Amino acid sequence: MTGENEFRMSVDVTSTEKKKFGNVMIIGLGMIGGSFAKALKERGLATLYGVDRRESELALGVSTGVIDYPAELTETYISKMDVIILATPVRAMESVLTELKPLLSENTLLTDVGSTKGSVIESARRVFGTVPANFIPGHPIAGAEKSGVLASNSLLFEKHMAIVTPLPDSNPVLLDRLHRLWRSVGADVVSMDVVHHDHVLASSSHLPHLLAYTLVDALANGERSQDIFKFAAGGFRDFTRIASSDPVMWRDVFMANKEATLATLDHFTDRLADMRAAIEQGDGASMFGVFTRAKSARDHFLRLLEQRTIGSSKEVRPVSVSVLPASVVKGDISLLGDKSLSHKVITIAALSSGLSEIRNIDLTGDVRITMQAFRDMGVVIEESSVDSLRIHGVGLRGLKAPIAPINVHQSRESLYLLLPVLAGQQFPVTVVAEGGLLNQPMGDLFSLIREMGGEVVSEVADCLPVSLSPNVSLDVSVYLKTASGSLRMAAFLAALYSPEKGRVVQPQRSLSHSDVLFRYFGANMSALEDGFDIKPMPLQGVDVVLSGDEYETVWLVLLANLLPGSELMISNAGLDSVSFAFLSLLKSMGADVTLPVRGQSGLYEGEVRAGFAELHAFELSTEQCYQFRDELPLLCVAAAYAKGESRIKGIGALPYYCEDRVLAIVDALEQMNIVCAHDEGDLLITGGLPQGGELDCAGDDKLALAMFLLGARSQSVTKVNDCQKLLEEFNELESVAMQLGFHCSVTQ
Ligand SMILES: NC(=O)C1=CN([C@@H]2O[C@H](COP(=O)(O)OP(=O)(O)OC[C@H]3O[C@@H](n4cnc5c(N)ncnc54)[C@H](O)[C@@H]3O)[C@@H](O)[C@H]2O)C=CC1
Ligand SMILES: O=C(O)C(=O)Cc1ccc(O)cc1
Repeated sequence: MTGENEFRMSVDVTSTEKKKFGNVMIIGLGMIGGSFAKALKERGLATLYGVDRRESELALGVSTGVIDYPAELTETYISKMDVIILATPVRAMESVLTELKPLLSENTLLTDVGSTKGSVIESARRVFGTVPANFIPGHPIAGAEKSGVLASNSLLFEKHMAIVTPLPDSNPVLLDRLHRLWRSVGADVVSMDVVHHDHVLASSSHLPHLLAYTLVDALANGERSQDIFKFAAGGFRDFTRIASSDPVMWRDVFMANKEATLATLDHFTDRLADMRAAIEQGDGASMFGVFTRAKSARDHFLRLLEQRTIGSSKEVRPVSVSVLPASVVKGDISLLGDKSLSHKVITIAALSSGLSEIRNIDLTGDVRITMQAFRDMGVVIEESSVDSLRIHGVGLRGLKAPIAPINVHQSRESLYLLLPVLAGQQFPVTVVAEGGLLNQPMGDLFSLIREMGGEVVSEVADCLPVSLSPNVSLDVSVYLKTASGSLRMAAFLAALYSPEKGRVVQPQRSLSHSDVLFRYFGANMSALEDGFDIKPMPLQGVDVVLSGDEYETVWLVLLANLLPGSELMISNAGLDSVSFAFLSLLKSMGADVTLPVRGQSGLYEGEVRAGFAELHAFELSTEQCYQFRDELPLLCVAAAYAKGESRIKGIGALPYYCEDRVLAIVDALEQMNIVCAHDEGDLLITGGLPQGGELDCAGDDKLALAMFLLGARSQSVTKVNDCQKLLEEFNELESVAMQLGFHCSVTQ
């Protein structure tokens, strides 16, 4: 017996104080096994025993405090273990399992950390006959190119994923323990099917290692190798870091995951051959396509990774905006393109043939989600500046199947545009979402897809995630009961995919920006009494300059109307018939506003000028109330500053979300000493001088803007809380305000 063995045998495993996970044995005390041991030990969660065929690693493990005791695969130790973790290279696991078999209790959780899962399960089957219920495989998606116990790091698994691949017979109590174990060292646990695991990892981890090893080897043994390494730049270093990984471990991975790695390698080899051909033929467009798609996919991946590692713990900080009274607004302003139009124009341009140049587009927030989805389906989108895009459209049915589900995150706008488009393609696709969007019923949208002939399958009825399968396409004829703009746009897109003729009918037809945009790209739409007929024909790429947000425009006009001394020019307004009618109503109340004339498109495009004028009280009919349902909070504020008593009819007949907004703004008015009353269902507002104070817009951007307006000429500062959404939607608010001399400040 060596001295070390004497020490080992002197350990009394029965006397150990019981920790949360009891006695945990790591077999294979290298980088991963050591990191796991260290993480548990530092947190005081277990008593750690190490086994390794290299005595030196065990001695280092004890001297550096990674484990409590060295151990052996004997009954004395094994019978006392609560958890045993295999952390050797994958092909060594079978012999370890063979040694464990006669000693293992069914109450001990046996797991592993191997990079492949199918092979480990096969080994267990060969050794035990069937996979024992207490053997539940696992795999941390965290690591490094280093190996050995000295490279262990107790924080290695923090905010990384740990995959577990339970089998149908796995013991649920032990599975629960495995989840807790990984969570206790900071990992997020996900369950996965074994075959899926091996295919996914073959592409995301095994193939990159193979490429790095092969590249370094090929260059090291080729011509000019000395100079190649001497003059290698950072890119070479980044790309080849993982070629410093442990050769035994990686030989084992490729021996163990042969089928899946060959499949992904073949796919990659084909793509590499395409690139070779593109270079040989001087086909810059193909190269450019691959590079832009890859760049955007990687940037997107990095953002997701960032969200995982820091975003998950990042709290959303409440934002307030304070408005100082008695300021003026003066100057010329050009607003950034409307956000909803930005989503739409990307969609239409992607489905057109040829190049579209889009200027003055808002590329912030959710718009990037729509853009990413099209990039994931093969559309090349170049960002030529912060507010312009060059979109190389692929035609209505030219999208490519994405390699992963399309993620619309929390963007309802992206979802309503993408779903009908996806239903018109020839490939099956899954659409996933995040946060609140997962719980929202999507019955109206799903029925539309079914009308198109698409097959819609969702686990929870009418909710995301959803899988679509191509089917026979049908002519779409939609009657829109509600006035929802996003459903209307979805219906237009669905109609475009009709084989013969699509029809969209709506109760109150009015010309919108989306109709104009469709026509601009060449859609064949014939107007009906109450809607449109749409004939299927290809759309054609064009150049577009987006006009500013209509709500922001009317808000600015009203701001100038309220503040004495104001003089404002908005140079790129684009008003549809509703916002034009709204500004005309303000004019009839005495507002100083000059409106553009109606252009060929049917929209009122061009300059809007506004200045201060004393407003008079007004009366709004039930029809007007419905027509201006989105602008009502602004109208209530106009009434608060107008001379006399204004009357608004038909509040009770509004969609609930519009009515809620009116109720919230009435609360705010009353809080600011403006007299509001109800008379047989009509809302009465008597003009006065609001006094200022602290308001809450409950995260509603339209309400927030109305509340700023209320504070603009009030007697003291008005602070509006919960403005995060507003600043997301109107991210130039501060710069626009500064430019015009309107004093508002954002505080966190
Ligand atoms: N390196 C990484 O980044 C990651 C590795 N993995 C997996 O974790 C496992 C361990 O990898 P590393 O810790 O990186 O390797 P490592 O080389 O640092 O450690 C492996 C240890 O296992 C010992 N060992 C080998 N055969 C043995 C046997 N028959 N009995 C007892 N001990 C034996 C070795 O002496 C060595 O100390 C592998 O299965 C690998 O696929 C999983 C995730 C990440
Ligand atoms: O070093 C790196 O970047 C890795 O990719 C680490 C890694 C290696 C093998 C795995 O099974 C999981 C993670």
